[in-house]
Amino acid sequence: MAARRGIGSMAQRTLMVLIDLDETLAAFEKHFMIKFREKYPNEPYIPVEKRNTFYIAEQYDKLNFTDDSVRLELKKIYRSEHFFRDLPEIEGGCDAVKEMAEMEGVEVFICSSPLFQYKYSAPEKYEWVEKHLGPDWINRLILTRDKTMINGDILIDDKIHITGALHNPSWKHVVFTAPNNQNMKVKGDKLRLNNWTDGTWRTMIEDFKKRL
Ligand SMILES: Cc1cn([C@H]2C[C@H](O)[C@@H](COP(=O)(O)O)O2)c(=O)[nH]c1=O
Ligand SMILES: [Mg+2]
Repeated sequence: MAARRGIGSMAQRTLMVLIDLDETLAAFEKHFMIKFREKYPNEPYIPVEKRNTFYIAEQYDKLNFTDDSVRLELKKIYRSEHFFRDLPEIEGGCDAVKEMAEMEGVEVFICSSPLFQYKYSAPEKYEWVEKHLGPDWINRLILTRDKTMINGDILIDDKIHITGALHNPSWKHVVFTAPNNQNMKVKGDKLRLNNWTDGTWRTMIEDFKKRL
C-alpha cells in the first residue's frame, strides 16, 4: 500500500476508499421504475421512496399485477442492453468522487458488482464510469461479485448487508442512504452517509485519515 511522507517525516499511509456504483453513484432504482412504467403502464408499481428491500423483485412480488407474467418478466428490465449504461447520476456523487480523489493521502476506487447475467452489465459499467468520471477512471474500476475480497479502508455502499468469503473484510462499511435501506437500522460500528451534496463526506474522509 502506498505511503506518503508528512511533516516531520512521519510516514502517513494513504486512505484507500472503495465506492460502490449502483445506488451510490448511479440511480438504479429510479431508472428501473421509469423503465417499468414505460413497459407496464397499466400495472401497479412501487415509487422509489416506498422501496424497502435490496432486491426489487422481492417487493414487486407482493403487488397484485393484472398480468401475472410481469412478476417473472420484470428482471428482464435491468438485464437488458443499455440499462446500466443509461443509469442517471445520483446528485453530487461524481463531483464528490473526483474531489475526493484529489485529496492528499486519499486513493479512490470504484467497486461494483455486475449482475450474474453479466453480458451487458459488466461492459456497461465501464462505459458508465468512462462517461461520468472520465477515461482515467477505467483504471480504478473494480468489478467483483465478492466485495469482501477487496482490500480497502472504507467501502461506501448502499447494500446494508455485504457478505462474501471473508467474514472480516479489511474495509469499514459506510452505508450510503438509498431507498432500499432508508428505514433500516445501521448495526454495529457502521456509519451512514446520507447524500453527496451536504459536504458530510469530506468530514468523514478527513476523520478516517486522522485515524490511520
Ligand atoms: C436492486 C437490485 C440490484 N441487483 C444487482 C444490480 C447490480 O449488479 C448489483 C448491485 O451492485 P452493487 O455493486 O452492490 O451496487 O445487484 C439485482 O440483481 N437486483 C436488484 O433488485
Ligand atoms: Mg449498490
